[in-house]
Amino acid sequence: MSHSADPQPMTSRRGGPLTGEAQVPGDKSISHRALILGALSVGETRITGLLEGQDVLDTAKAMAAFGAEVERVGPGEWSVHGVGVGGFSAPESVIDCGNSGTGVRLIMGAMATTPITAVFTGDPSLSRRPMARVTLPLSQFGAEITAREGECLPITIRGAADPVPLRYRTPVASAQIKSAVLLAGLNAPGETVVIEAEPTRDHSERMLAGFGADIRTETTDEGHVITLTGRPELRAQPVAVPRDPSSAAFPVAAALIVPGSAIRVPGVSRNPTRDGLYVTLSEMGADISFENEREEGGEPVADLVVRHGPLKGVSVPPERAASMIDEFPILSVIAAFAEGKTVMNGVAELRVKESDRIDAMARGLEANGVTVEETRDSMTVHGMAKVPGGGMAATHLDHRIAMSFLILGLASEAPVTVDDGSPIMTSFPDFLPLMRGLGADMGTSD
Ligand SMILES: O=C(O)C1=C[C@@H](OP(=O)(O)O)[C@@H](O)[C@H](O)C1
Ligand SMILES: C=C(OP(=O)(O)O)C(=O)O
Repeated sequence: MSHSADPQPMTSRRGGPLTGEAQVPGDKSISHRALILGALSVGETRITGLLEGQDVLDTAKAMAAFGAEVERVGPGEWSVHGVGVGGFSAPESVIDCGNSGTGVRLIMGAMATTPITAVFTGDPSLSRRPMARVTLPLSQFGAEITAREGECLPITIRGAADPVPLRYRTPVASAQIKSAVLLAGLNAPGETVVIEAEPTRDHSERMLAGFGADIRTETTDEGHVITLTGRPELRAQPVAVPRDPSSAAFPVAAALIVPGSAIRVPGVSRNPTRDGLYVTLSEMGADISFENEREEGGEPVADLVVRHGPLKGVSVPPERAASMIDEFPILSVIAAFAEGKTVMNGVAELRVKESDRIDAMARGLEANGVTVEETRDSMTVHGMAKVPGGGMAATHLDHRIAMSFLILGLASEAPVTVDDGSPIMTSFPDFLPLMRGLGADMGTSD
């Protein structure tokens, strides 16, 4: 579904301490993959804890368009009857992936080695994002691809009738590229190999193994090497989606910067490939403990207990960027309240997300009295004892920019407004009620 035309301004302001429990939604990356692998397997996949944000709902709709039976059976509970590897049928209408890079790139991979044709579109944000990073390897499998100038959406893919397996080194650290290649490799004969210089989130590998694919990961001199044997029969599996560490980062950040706060965030994924923010926060001196560490649905999870306290600026090394790629906007807000400066290195990929996140955060923080320096692939935020606030931030159809500035306003001297909070629906539909439940003064502007 494409983005609504009406912007929805929202404002947040300082109030008392935040307390209580924050039940954040299911993991977005795992939710997309559960629907896609469910659609590619034989039998019924029951999913619990699915994120019902617009990005994932668009993927559910797409899987139905390719022939799977997809049904919502209760809140967060979904049933997918798959068509098996290579069993997708040609969709009758255009596949609109809305705002979701993960949705469009993974689905393009999943259909590129089946001899059917599909047309992909998205909202104005997704239509600006680079797609050559997946269309290039997918065409090497034998798919025929036509894109708008600059390899942007809309894109038409005629899937390969006789796909050849691929050995592919990802040019940038990206789980979406890796996953698109692996999903395409499912319907190619022989072994498809992906090599990445730095490990990225490994949900596809974990879930493919869980559904019965022959997949292995080795660390060699070449880097992180993932090998998948094509044409498996994927067996439907129950999937319990853990809570999203990237969504948890927002209430966690609020508790860290609002004096007197103490909150609990239960059941959050602690997958090491997603853990960079929490490593960084511990270096900053944040008071966060991890309780009841356990395994749920093939992923390590824990309950987070977070308390307000003093923070100090740090330098985040470039090799950590992939494990916290979506958390830099909210880290830059936390950094504004830390003592000294925080330097984020190796973050050029932020420039090709839903917005140019370095530019969006720098302009919005400056509008609220915070000093920021940027280069092409780094951002430095100068912390201050009191953040003035009082500014308006432009969100550019980017949910994480909107949520980050609404968190900023909870601890700044004057209220903070975002020009459009509606993109929050893509990943965290209950963000406002959840934050209000903790005591936050946050809502739509009149
Ligand atoms: O594979 C995934 O589920 C994702 C991978 C990341 O994107 P890149 O692969 O482009 O880094 C991340 O930013 C996105 O939110 C989700
Ligand atoms: C970058 C993100 O998502 P996507 O690439 O799926 O649009 C995100 O959720 O921060």
